[in-house]
Amino acid sequence: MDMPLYCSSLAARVPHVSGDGRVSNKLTSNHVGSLFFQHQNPPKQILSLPKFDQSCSSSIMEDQKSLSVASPEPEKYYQELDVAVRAVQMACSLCQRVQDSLISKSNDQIKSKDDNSPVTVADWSVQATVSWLLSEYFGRKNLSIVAEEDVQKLSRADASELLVAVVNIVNECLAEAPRFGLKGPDKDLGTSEVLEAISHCNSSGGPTGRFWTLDPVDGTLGFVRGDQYAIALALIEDGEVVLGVLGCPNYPMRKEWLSYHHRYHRIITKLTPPTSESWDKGFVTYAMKGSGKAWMQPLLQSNKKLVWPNSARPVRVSSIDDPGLATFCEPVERANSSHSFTAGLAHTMGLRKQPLRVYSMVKYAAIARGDAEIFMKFARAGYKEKIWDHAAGVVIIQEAGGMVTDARGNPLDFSKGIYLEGLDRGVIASAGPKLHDKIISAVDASWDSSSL
Ligand SMILES: Nc1ncnc2c1ncn2[C@@H]1O[C@H](COP(=O)(O)O)[C@@H](OP(=O)(O)O)[C@H]1O
Ligand SMILES: [Mg+2]
Repeated sequence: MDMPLYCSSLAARVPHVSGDGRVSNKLTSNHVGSLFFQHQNPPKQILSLPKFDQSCSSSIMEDQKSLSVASPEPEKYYQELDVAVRAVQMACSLCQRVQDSLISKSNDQIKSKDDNSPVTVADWSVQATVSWLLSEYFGRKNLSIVAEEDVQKLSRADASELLVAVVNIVNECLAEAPRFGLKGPDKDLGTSEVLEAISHCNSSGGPTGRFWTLDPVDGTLGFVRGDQYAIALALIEDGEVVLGVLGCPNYPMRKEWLSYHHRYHRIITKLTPPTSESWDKGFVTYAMKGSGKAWMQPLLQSNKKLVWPNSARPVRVSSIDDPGLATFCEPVERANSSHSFTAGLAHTMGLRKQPLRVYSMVKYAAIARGDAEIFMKFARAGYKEKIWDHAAGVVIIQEAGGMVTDARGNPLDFSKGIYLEGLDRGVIASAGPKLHDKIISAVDASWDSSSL
């Protein structure tokens, strides 16, 4: 049976980051070596290498054998992947708590962005938490993060209550870091540290070097409506997505439930409580470029400790290539993608099933794990897609055996800053080349007569 790429305990090997951003090691008996990490700006940093758990060693070696065929340096991102998966697990836990309280309470934790889309305390809390963790593990000085939320609104005088809520939630979440195999702060973070962690995510990406991209709560509308949303974290190096991690806390236990509003799942879950090992709902899916594999692990149950690989199993795209049997998914909001255009494409291609309308990058996860075969997004003319809305999903689908391109068949370009510059017409993901070609031909045939 396949096993995930590696297993390790990170809690004992956290690097200490001093005020000026330099990283030094706090060695413990669990350390067996050192690893050089090259960041955007040399000098090289030295971090400690995990001591691998003996029980995992044979599967690691097997995986490394298969990896070495596909990728020249598969081990290069192990530590980044390990920290990223654990951080996204923590973020899922944070979001679940906030969403539960949002649903049971009122709207007082919801603020409006200038564009009127709701943004919640969860966005800032996740961004602060993930940013803080990445800084601790990889050093603040060389850490570059492109993320959705900016700190200005949260720093304003009229947002003081919101800021208090964010600081409390971040500290509650980080206090649980050891449960996820990570090291939290020695004492609670203060307001300025939380604001600093959020504002550190101010990179604008680009073609060279290494940066992370984070969508702390993708599908904010789904989140505030108690429905699907995702936490998306990816690592981009020299313009290529090399790691993707996607947390999907509300992903249902049965794929057909994806099309129902999540409140039905909540009722069903209450009637059939999850067992500790069940894949009741929610998971974190992840992939490393060139590995030829994508994985998913269940969300950590409350009061459990994350023991790697946390029941992870591989995911693979669907083998369906007959459009008559395929399911396509698209955004719920018609403002985000033209439902009438995709209905025309579906007709042309012979897609017979009803579209699966789901908020957020959960759609990418659905393709990667074979619950749907096609994802299409055709935004209105002039809308520029952002890298954090796609990066993690793209690498996960590709490593699970699927394809993601623009609607002309070109790869998405993550090297041009925060936007997917040059994206032609729309975004298409599919389970394989046969379906993919059919979509592109259908788009070609109907584009000129469309209003897009
Ligand atoms: N007018 C528009 N057209 C296309 N996409 C849009 C849009 N306005 C917002 N979006 C993006 O669509 C994402 C939601 O995706 P979906 O529609 O698939 O649920 C939003 O992510 P956030 O919710 O993180 O802001 C946002 O980035
Ligand atoms: Mg988003």
